[in-house]
Amino acid sequence: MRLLVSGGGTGGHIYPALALIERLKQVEPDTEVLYVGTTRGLENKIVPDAGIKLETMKMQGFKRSLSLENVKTVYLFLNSVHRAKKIIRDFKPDVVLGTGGYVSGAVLYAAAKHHVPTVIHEQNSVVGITNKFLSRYVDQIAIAFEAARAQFPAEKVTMVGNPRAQQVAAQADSDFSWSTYGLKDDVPTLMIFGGSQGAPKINQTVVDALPEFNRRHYQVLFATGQKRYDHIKQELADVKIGDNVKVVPYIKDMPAKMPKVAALVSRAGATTIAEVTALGVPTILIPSPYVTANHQVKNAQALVRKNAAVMITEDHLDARTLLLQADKIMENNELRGEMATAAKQLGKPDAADHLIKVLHQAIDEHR
Ligand SMILES: CC(=O)N[C@H]1[C@@H](OP(=O)(O)OP(=O)(O)OC[C@H]2O[C@@H](n3ccc(=O)[nH]c3=O)[C@H](O)[C@@H]2O)O[C@H](CO)[C@@H](O)[C@@H]1O
Repeated sequence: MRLLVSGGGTGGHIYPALALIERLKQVEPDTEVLYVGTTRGLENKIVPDAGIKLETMKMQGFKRSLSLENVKTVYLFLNSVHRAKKIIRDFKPDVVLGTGGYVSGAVLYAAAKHHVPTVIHEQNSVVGITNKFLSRYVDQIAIAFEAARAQFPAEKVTMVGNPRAQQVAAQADSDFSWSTYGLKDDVPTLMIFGGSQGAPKINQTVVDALPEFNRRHYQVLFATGQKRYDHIKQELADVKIGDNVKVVPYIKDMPAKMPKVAALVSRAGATTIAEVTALGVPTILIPSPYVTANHQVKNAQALVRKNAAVMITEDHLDARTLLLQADKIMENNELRGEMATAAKQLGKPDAADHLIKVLHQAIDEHR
């Protein structure tokens, strides 16, 4: 298959695309892939690191208030559509897949106008602006939360889950050792990160809680987010960090590490949720209040309702609350087991295979 993929800005849109590509190459080894992202998003690092060819475009989002910047946004969009058309003519994809972010808006729109088969993947329970816009033009729409179905034209929608779930499930028996981080393999590990880019409020709370985490019988791996690391290092300059705690900017190769985690503290981004439910990892979810239609709260509620996670809203987040919930889960094997089982029941570990079927369906419809 010749697959053109576009999705960008944040890890939540990129990792599902990469997981799909990895699986497609396994089942159809002669697959050719080209990825189109933005000049500034996380994809600039993650996509080439995965050995995938990347073309970039300059894009930006709309501002809520009337502003000249919006004129520039429209200009950049039209310019990107023009460039996307050229990329499509040169690469000649069998199908184009969009996984969200502004850049996929331009690329999928161009593909649809070019009569190339198109599929979008929506990771969230509340549909993003780009996918909402594209839903009129594309052939097929793959979703990961049932709640998204009613927000799209019904005849185009298929439930597939999130391909990242299949990628992490495939590595569930990973032989990763915590010694890579100077931590121990026989001590339960609490992993903490605030989404793919880190979250200031979560970071500050963990900094406040560190003196206590130092004294726990469990260990903590805390990722601050690449851009926020230097700031946190400064904050921690005078704080003693115990042998059971490790602070890093970013955790690479998550599929190898996530299976070894006893519990996770994180934002309630859709891709993180796909991962923890594929593996059965108990979670403390702190939804971002800064996302469209508060969709992370809805993502989190799907797990909380089934006792697979506890939720702390950001307005209730402080070191004391975080420690209380972390201790409750980390110091109780039975509770962790119950939460793990509940989480796993929500997982979709064959999501990439489902999405591949949808890609073929879109191709077949055009024949
Ligand atoms: C602020 C914002 O707009 N967030 C959105 C963004 O989330 P964002 O990209 O932050 O979050 P997701 O939870 O969806 O994905 C994060 C991904 O990054 C990985 N990871 C994280 C930290 C780390 O150190 N290393 C690492 O590899 C996680 O394992 C996961 O695969 O896209 C998601 C769509 O999918 C949405 O649901 C989120 O609401």
